[in-house]
This record gives sequence, structure tokens and C-alpha cells, in this order.
Amino acid sequence: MDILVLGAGAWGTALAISAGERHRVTLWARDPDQAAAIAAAGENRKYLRGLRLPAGVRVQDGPESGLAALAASHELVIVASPMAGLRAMLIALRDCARPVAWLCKGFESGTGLLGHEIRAEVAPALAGGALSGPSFAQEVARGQPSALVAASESAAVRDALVAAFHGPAMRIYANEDLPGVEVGGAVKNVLAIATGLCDGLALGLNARAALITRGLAEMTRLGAALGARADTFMGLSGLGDLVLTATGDLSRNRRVGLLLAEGLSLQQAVDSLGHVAEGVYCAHTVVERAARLGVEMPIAGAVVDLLDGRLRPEQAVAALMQRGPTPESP
Ligand SMILES: NC(=O)C1=CN([C@@H]2O[C@H](COP(=O)(O)OP(=O)(O)OC[C@H]3O[C@@H](n4cnc5c(N)ncnc54)[C@H](O)[C@@H]3O)[C@@H](O)[C@H]2O)C=CC1
Ligand SMILES: O=C(CO)COP(=O)(O)O
Repeated sequence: MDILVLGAGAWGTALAISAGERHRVTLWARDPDQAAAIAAAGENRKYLRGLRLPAGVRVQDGPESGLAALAASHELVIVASPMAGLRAMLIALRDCARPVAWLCKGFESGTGLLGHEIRAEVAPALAGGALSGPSFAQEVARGQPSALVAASESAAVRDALVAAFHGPAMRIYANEDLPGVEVGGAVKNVLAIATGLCDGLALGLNARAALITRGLAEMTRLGAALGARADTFMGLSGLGDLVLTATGDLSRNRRVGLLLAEGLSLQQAVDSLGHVAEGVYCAHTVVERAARLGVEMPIAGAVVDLLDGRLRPEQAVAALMQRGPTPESP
């Protein structure tokens, strides 16, 4: 199979490595110097140091205006940009006749839209979907076992993702509930900031379990209001990715929370990562969209107050603990 991966950050590179063991993969980097550096080193030293590209992966650069032509010579296109780059990529690919899947997890800043809603605006004819679920790039690139979810209303997209990535170290589960999978991937990033903060303040394992469980309830409420199926949040992109990101120290979002607890400013925390932490960019959007829908999200709201500097870490915790009693059901 011929696969095009658009974006050579950590996750695009890891999936190129994974698929490149069995398929022909073109890994496209928008920065020509970065593309040349990856090709020369045989690895992506900027974003995924020490993990070699297999022979099936070739690296290419070029303008975004040329992406439609490049896509036409591949059977599956993977958009591996952060959320901030998805709209431009989908515009460039709007007439693409191939299945397209994006990897980014978030709501678009400013518009508050999920990936499938951006596609509806700019590329309605595109057969698109999301590949999501619990998956740290480093582990996938090392060939450690993972399970992901291929979400799309289009069977062609789901099938292409399974054909491309299902293999000895990776199981791909298909799901038609694209909104649910996207809400899970976006909200877990915000909640991982909260659990990072909780652990950084040494609040204990009880507190972390409470945040994860009540965070899952917030995610499920928002998803239901956006037309998602409740059972999706018990799956890989809901509970699965939430547990991974909220507890795993490889998570950049969790690390933001840990660094804020140490007393770093948000800017210092973000600068020290060297990678995108989508929760920082979409926390406001999650809370604003939830408010418009009348959905209560107190944990996400506390993360926003913290990121904006309205509350210090210990005040954010106190604000959550001082809420009145409520029934457990979502
Ligand atoms: N790293 C991981 O383990 C996983 C990441 N993801 C998601 O994948 C997306 C990408 O993450 P990473 O590759 O880890 O990020 P990264 O920070 O390692 O790399 C980001 C890449 O995107 C490029 N980029 C930055 N802004 C851009 C824009 N406006 N337009 C186009 N390209 C842009 C950068 O040049 C870089 O190549 C994020 O939404 C993340 O949540 C999903 C699953 C796992
Ligand atoms: O989405 C991820 C794992 O599934 C990666 O999480 P972070 O962006 O927090 O590192």
C-alpha cells in the first residue's frame, strides 16, 4: 500500500515508522531543512531521536499547494499536523479522491470546531476520519503493542486505516462514531493537565482516580451534547486515552500540569516541552463550547482558570473540592 503522511512531528514520524515496516510510506515535512535532516540521518532527531526510519519510508518536502497532486499518487493520506494546521491541510486536500485521516486531538482555537466539523466547512466531499486512541509516539515507533481506533462514517476510510496500520504490534478497531472519538481525544488532553497538576502537588492516588473518573463524566456529557454515542467514551479514545495521558509521564499535557505545580509559568512549561500540548490550546474552547451547550465541566473549567492565571494550583484544587454535593450519574 502507498501511504502519504503529511507532517513529520513525533506522531507522524512514529506512524510512518510503524507502517513503513510493511508498506511504502512518503513522510512529508513542510520545512525543507527538516526533511533534508531526517533523510540524511535516517531518523527524526528533532522530534523522535534514536528511532530509525525503515527502508519503506522516503522523506519529501514541498509546498502545501502541491499536496493534492502528491496525494493522488497514494492510497491513503494521513494528516499529522497539530489541530492548528488541520484546516489548511484539508483545504489543500479538498478535491482529493483518496481516504484522508487526521491524527490531531483537539477543538480548533477560535471556531471551537472538531476535525469533522472543519471538514464539513472546507472539504465536504472528502472521505475523512480520525485515527485516535492511547498511543505515545515513542512506544509505537519502538514497536511496542498498542491499540487504536479508526473513526469515520466512511467504510473506505476505516478499511484503509485498518489495512495500513493493523499489524503484529498494533490493533486497529473501527468505529463509526467520529464525533465521539474526536471529543474523547480532545478532552483527555485538558484532563491530563489536571492530573499532572494533582500529582505534582502530591495530592494522592485517590485524588487522581477521582479526577479521571469525574473527568470521564465531563467528557461523556459534552460528547452526548455533540451527538456522540455514550459507549464510545468507554473505548480506546475515551477511557483508554484518558488513562494513558492522565497517568503516563510521556504525555506532554500531563507534563504541563506537573511543571505548573512546580511553579513554572505556562509559557515556561510550554517552551520546555519542544512539542505541542493540545490541551493548552483547546481548554478554553472546550469550556466555551460546553457552556454554549449548557454542559457542566468543572474540572475543565478549573484548568482554564489555572492556565489563565486566575487561580494558583492549590486554589484550583480548593475550588473543585468546595463544590456542593451532586448525584454521581453523568
Ligand atoms: N505524540 C504523540 O504521542 C501523539 C500525538 N497526537 C496528536 O498528533 C498531533 C501532532 O502531535 P505531534 O506529532 O506529537 O507534535 P510535535 O510537536 O511532535 O510535532 C508537530 C509537527 O507539526 C508541525 N506544525 C506545527 N504547527 C503547524 C501548523 N500550524 N501547520 C502544519 N504543521 C504544523 C511541526 O513543524 C511539527 O512537524 C497533535 O494534535 C497530538 O495531539 C496523537 C497521538 C499521539
Ligand atoms: O495523545 C497522546 C497519547 O494518546 C499523546 O498525549 P500528549 O499529547 O499529552 O503527549
